[in-house]
Amino acid sequence: MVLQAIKYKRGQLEVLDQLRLPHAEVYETVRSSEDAWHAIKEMRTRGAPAIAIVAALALAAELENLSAANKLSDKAEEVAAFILEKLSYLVTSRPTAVNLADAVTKLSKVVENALSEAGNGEAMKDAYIQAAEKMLVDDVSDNEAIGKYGAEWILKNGIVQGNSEVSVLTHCNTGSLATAGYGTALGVIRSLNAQGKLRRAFCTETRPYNQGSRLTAFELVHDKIPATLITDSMASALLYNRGSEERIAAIVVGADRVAANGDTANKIGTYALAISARHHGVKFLIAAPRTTIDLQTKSGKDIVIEERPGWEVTRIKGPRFDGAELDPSIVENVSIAANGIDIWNPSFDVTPAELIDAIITEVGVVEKDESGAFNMASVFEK
Ligand SMILES: CSC[C@@H](O)[C@@H](O)C(=O)COP(=O)(O)O
Repeated sequence: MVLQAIKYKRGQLEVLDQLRLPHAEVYETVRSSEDAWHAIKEMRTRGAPAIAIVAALALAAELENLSAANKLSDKAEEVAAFILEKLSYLVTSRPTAVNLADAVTKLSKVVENALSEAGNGEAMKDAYIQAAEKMLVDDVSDNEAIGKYGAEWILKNGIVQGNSEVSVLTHCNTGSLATAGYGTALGVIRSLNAQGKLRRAFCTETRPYNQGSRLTAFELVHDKIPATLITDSMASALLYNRGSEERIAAIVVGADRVAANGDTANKIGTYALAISARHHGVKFLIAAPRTTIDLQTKSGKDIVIEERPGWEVTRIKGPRFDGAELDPSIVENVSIAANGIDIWNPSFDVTPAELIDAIITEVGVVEKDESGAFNMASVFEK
């Protein structure tokens, strides 16, 4: 069965509660923009592309249900104002991943353009819903293209082992759970595996929220992809070349915002991986759809980094263990730090473009030009 973070049919949206994974697979119904805002903020749903799509579809479901209950205004202008207000609210849920802001900008334009054509509230609602639903469909096909381009690039430029297979390291969760399906960096791993070219995927635990051990490991096991979990602190030891032992062909990660110069904000710990990759002569790749590229942000210095609550660092979540059996229905937050210690919990870091070898998008791979710079605008010319 295909793993789905988002289940949608017109008027009905459900998201897989990622706080309860991997111990329980529970879907939560999202009925309104307010429900979506909380699900995103509290990270029950997460991942840069997924939060944009959940926000867009939550409002679509809300509009459809208001219409079914005869509570939608019949004036196009009033429905447009309602949609624009909800979009401005939804964008405040998480600041770093630009996909959410990008979706809000695009959907606001759809609504503004529809004002001249939509004769009534119902037509305005339909214009919005069609655009939101298209985002869900496009994300999956974009990810499949990213997977194909990324796999090709790694097989050509990465460290390929004797039997023409590659091992790849990834960070955080960029798979079906972080997107509408297939995944970005994890899509590259899926594509390598489908071609019989993946020797092994390694995934980091991704402290403090553990997207790697809870979510990526869950996806890799679910899809029967050969994989090994390491703690974040083991990555450099893995990259260190010990002769005949495991060689990592490349590190491939996702992104939450790629600035115009290629500087990339991604899950905390990405920057350390990029430094280690450069030191060990291992290629370092970003895999992200064009919705993650923000030409308005000139460099990484301008990216706002979300800081999350300290308890995400001091506590770890897991099912109750009575010494014999796990009870997945009772999830506890266990303290793993000394009470009273101050905490810094930035959710993302910025990897300078200098440390990135290539950026994989759905329209192809962006590599540096002769001057050593990425021309990110080029992906919008295709
Ligand atoms: C494909 S999403 C980009 C990821 O690499 C990653 O940073 C991410 O999933 C976002 O983090 P999260 O804080 O879990 O929402």
